[in-house]
Amino acid sequence: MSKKDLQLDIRGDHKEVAVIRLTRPAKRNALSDGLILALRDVFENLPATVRAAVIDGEGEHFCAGLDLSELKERDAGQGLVHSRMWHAALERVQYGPVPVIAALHGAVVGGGLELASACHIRVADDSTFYALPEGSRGIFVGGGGAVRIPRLIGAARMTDMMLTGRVYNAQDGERIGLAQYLVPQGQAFDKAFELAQRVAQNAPLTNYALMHALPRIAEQPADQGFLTEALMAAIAQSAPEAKTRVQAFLDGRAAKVKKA
Ligand SMILES: COc1cc(/C=C/C(=O)SCCNC(=O)CCNC(=O)[C@H](O)C(C)(C)COP(=O)(O)OP(=O)(O)OC[C@H]2O[C@@H](n3cnc4c(N)ncnc43)[C@H](O)[C@@H]2OP(=O)(O)O)ccc1O
Repeated sequence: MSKKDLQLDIRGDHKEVAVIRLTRPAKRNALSDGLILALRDVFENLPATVRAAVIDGEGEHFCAGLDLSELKERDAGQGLVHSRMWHAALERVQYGPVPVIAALHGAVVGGGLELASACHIRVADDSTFYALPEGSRGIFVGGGGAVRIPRLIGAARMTDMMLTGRVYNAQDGERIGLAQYLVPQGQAFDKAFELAQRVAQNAPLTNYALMHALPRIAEQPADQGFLTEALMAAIAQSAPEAKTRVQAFLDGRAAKVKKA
């Protein structure tokens, strides 16, 4: 991978937002092995000041999925290793140090949708389209998409996408839960950055609990889920930062919740 295939930029007054950009526009940000490893490394080495991240893609498309030119030579053993490498990288995104907001535009396809689905919030612009062309390429998802995507849109919709090659446009993608925010073309990054700055102001422990406990609670039987929730609630509310923040509200020094 050329160093230029992934860029990291630390922004904000307190260097609190990491902007991570796929910069392989000539190949529609297709995920080469080098790019996947660089993604993993960047999430493992974020500066301590960073409290939230935005990931986007340079050029006309967010990401065209796996770099198909690298797939040709792989046997089954290498395929298994590759898939586990991709799992490790996307686990660093989902269970890394900070919440990650995907700014989507153009193609969000195959592995690109797997990457987006590992992020915590997805912002799409009007040009966005989503597809899983693995079926027609004779392959399968390999980055955890078989686990994460049905949890976003349901197994029936994912099955249809993979079997028929169905493409969802930006509006339908938002409707079925692939994105939480839909903005006019060209505005996804700005919206994602604004959200990242807001997320960065939360107590880090709250963000951490949300990222790490919530997906697990969703998978647990109710009695275990209630217990995990109670433990997280106990840890969070006993932290000094929670006491300071709650007192600020009680003293009238913190913002009220405003009607949308
Ligand atoms: C099996 O184990 C796995 C699997 C996986 C994950 C699998 C997947 O991601 S499958 C999906 C793969 N992606 C696709 O099938 C999409 C292919 N691309 C397109 O359909 C289009 O390029 C587009 C994204 C809609 C953009 O169209 P356009 O703007 O017209 O650009 P093009 O002219 O088509 O492309 C320009 C340039 O980029 C090259 N390119 C595009 N996509 C890819 C790609 N996915 N891989 C490699 N190269 C790509 C294209 O060939 C052109 O190159 P030139 O040299 O001709 O300029 C995960 C983990 C596992 O273990």
